[in-house]
Amino acid sequence: METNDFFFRVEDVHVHYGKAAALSGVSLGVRRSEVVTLLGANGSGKTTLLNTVSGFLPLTAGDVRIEGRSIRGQAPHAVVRAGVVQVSQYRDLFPQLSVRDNLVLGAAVRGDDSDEALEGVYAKFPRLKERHAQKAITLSGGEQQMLAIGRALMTRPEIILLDEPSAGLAPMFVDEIARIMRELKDEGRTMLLVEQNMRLAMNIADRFYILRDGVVREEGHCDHLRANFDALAREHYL
Ligand SMILES: Nc1ncnc2c1ncn2[C@@H]1O[C@H](COP(=O)(O)OP(=O)(O)OP(=O)(O)O)[C@@H](O)[C@H]1O
Repeated sequence: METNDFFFRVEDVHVHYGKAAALSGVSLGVRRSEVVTLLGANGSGKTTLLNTVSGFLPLTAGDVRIEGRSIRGQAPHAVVRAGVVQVSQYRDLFPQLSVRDNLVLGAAVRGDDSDEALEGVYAKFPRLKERHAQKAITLSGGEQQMLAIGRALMTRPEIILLDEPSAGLAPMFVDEIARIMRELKDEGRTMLLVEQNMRLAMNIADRFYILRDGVVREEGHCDHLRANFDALAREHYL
């Protein structure tokens, strides 16, 4: 595959927890305005990869680059300033702060004036606008996920890393999150999407990688995934 046009790259990344290897040489890439999904069974290393890219975990070897610039070893806030933002599985919201304050804090990481970005997020998520004064902890699971995505958008990211945005949500909210993902894709956002919900992921993403035991075992276009869904799911325990 042509790799020289990758805007975001993970290059031969190794990560250990103590002596145990969690990632053993993972390489992948995302082009500008592309949506790539990272699939894999529980424990295959997906969250470890996102947390390493975001600066929460140290890597033993390898590199991470955005537009050719290495962000290896940078602190999480510096990674966000470089344009890489993660929407975490646990959503990391400030539970006692209002919806609005959670959003404004998102923008603060990049030192931006937030009014315009805030209006953009409210336009995308009218539910958040209606609930702007409500504490984050009082939102439903789906609304918290919207807030987490909204806060990521406030950082004006170049690439958004999403860690299982549909996990644990009621079906109505899964549909809503799928709609939001599609809208972000149509806006030309660049995204790396970790999903347990393979159907959701393969219907939104352009390309996929399958991780197994800390190694990429399969990669390709999502039409290949759709055509070989059952066999790939069986082989890789998806
Ligand atoms: N803090 C930790 N300390 C030690 N080992 C860990 C730690 N976090 C993860 N691991 C191990 O690293 C491997 C990869 O875990 P990781 O959470 O990245 O997988 P995952 O693909 O995101 O799984 P899931 O789909 O269940 O979230 C697993 O074997 C896991 O047990």
